Amino acid sequence: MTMMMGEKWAQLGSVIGSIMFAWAMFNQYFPQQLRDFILKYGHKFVGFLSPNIHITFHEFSGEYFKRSEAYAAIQTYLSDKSSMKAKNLKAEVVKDSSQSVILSMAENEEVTDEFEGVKLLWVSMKHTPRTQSFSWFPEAADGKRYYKLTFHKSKREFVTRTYIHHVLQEGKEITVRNRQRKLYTNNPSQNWHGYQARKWSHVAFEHPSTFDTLAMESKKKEEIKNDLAKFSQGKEYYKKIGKAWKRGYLLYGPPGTGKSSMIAAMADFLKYDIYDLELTTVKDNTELRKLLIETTSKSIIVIEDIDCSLDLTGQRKKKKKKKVEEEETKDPVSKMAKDEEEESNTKVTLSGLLNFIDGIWSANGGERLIIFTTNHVEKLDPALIRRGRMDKRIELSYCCFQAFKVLAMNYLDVDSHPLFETIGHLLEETNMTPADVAENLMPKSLTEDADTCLKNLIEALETAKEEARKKAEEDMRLKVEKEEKEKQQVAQEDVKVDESLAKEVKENCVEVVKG
Ligand SMILES: Nc1ncnc2c1ncn2[C@@H]1O[C@H](COP(=O)(O)OP(=O)(O)OP(=O)(O)O)[C@@H](O)[C@H]1O
Ligand SMILES: [Mg+2]
Repeated sequence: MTMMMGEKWAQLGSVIGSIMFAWAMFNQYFPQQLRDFILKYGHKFVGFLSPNIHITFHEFSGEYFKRSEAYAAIQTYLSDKSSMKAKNLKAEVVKDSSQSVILSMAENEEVTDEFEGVKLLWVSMKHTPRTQSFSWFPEAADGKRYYKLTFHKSKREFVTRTYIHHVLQEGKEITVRNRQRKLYTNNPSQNWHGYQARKWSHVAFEHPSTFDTLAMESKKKEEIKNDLAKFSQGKEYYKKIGKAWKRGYLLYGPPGTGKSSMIAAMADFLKYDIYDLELTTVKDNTELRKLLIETTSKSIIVIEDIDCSLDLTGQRKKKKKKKVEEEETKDPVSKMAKDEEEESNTKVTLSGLLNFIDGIWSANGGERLIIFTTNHVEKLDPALIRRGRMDKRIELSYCCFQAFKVLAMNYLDVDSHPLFETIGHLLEETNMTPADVAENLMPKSLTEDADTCLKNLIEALETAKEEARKKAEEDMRLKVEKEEKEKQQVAQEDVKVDESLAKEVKENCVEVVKG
């Protein structure tokens, strides 16, 4: 056995030796041109016999050496595949990604892929130029990198029609999934000019809230997730119905019920960036338009506390004021000047905002969510929240039993407990926000266990219940007092009327007697 192995090695050694010798002879005795000729046509001859087809995708192509989008997408796609299969990987540390190290195939590394039963071979290659040429592009200067795809010629149609499309699509999706999401906030307009001025500043968005950690009824949660998924996949649908690819949400509910947490969860679910639009620093509608036009697609535009940041009654107030002024100012010239002054002072108006929501900027890409939040839905102008403008209204309310269970799981790792029943009853009788429930559930020291935390919550709920009862009693007492006062007032007025009536009748009688 060992003999046979030894013989095989010896044979292999001699074959390699012969090949190397032949190669050396070929390089030494054939002139350069002849060598190139043989290599070129030899290649063609082999290609003629081979049943395979090759397609290459170069990294830099076209005018100005733009980095090819296809190359980038293929690179991402193959990185995803090759980090499992290939043995030679290249690591790049990327600052702008949540995965701090990105692995890709090293040069001359091969990866096989299978799609719908068809086998394909990818090789990453590098063509090093013989003469040292100068290039503005450092990546291009050290050689041109490209990917070579090899497949059987019977699959030509499948590859060109389906497979390549699949690779590019998948590659782009992986890029979106992996990219670091950003939280943008608008800069006040006095900072828009000058060196490196920007309308939006951004930081990395790393909010820990996700749909898993969000406490609400599971049915409602699923409904929202489905709605979002349908929206994000609805490119063709929105095109078909001729609407801008955007969707408006209104989140309303008392403070601490999870409106901001829900927005973070939505961004996490869709992998979108967030634009937090602070309307109070936006001077007028023109600025608002400039800001909105600069937002990129795949983003959520958030306007928090819409009732506070926008003077929703502004227009009406202004009209009233104008009327009074018209009566006062008889001089038309000074009136015009006043009007103009008022116009330039106009803040962002509701109608300006509504125009943008209705899709003025739909030209650049779409795929945007617009989310408004408010604590007082009843204060909002009906024009803002009519259907079609706000596609979906989501009420976030006090903590229910299902929501509590999510919090108990998140904060204490318990999914059932004898105290749950008591808590369930108390939650039905008392209004407590998820934020308060969470606060009470959180262990206050290292020694506190789930039992103690749940008891703390029960105590807090009972206190809240008692306070609510007292408040209701007090409200009732005040109401009764007020009604009593009103009754007394009415009675006093009645007496006055009676007296004056009696006086009138008396006077009339006197006149009649005189007459
Ligand atoms: N539904 C919820 N699920 C999980 N955690 C929640 C929920 N609601 C509130 N919380 C907790 O309470 C904190 C405050 O919640 P959040 O900021 O989302 O409330 P909000 O509704 O936006 O309040 P506000 O109206 O004051 O802006 C969060 O950091 C989170 O920890
Ligand atoms: Mg909030």
